[in-house]
Amino acid sequence: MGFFERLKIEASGEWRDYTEHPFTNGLADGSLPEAAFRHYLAQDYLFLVEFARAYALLVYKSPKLADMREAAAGLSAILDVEMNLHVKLCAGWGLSASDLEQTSPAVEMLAYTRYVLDAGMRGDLLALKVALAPCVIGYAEIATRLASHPDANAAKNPYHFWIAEYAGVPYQEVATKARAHLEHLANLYATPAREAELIAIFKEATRLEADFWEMGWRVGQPVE
Ligand SMILES: Cc1ncc(CO)c(N)n1
Repeated sequence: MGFFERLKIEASGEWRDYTEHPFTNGLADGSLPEAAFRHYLAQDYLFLVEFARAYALLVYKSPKLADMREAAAGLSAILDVEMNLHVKLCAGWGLSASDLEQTSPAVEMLAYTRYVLDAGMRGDLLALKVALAPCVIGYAEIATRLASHPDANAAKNPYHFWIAEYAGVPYQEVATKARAHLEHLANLYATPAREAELIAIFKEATRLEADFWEMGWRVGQPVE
């Protein structure tokens, strides 16, 4: 079994809470309240800026030039591809670049991005890759599941562009590459003595991803 599969099994409860969060099901059938999505989208812009910073840290943490090139390609993919798509998507929802820049950071966004950056600063390249795995590989897995929902591509589903972006070939390729690089690093550096540390990082990052959905989800729920 691959390293990523093992991590998912060790964190199966957290993984399920993240990948099957009600927010994701609301995207698939289009029932997610618009306010929930808009809140999520603005925070996700701030997330992507910090995510790019984490990729810059991957460059710094790379022991070998080949790892550095891989990380630098990931950084460009975020800055030049995912970020542009995100800004376009936001524009479609009436959120301009300056609206996004003026959004104040939510604690869930801060908690998650600070956790990933801290795991990378105190740890090595593998620790940082493990902290990033739920984001990169998780979104690819979630979007693939959502895309198979009968309502996912319906013109009336307001979230079909979002699903198509993450289920589409360019993003899936980024995730496949990230996963292969993670397996390569695990073969080199995941000694049995480090297993508990790496599992703990994966579980925590996965839990914080679920909290990120929950942050958006709460905004769409009626006040009791
Ligand atoms: C919170 C979050 N996790 C992962 C991704 C995928 O890049 C994203 N855009 N946002």
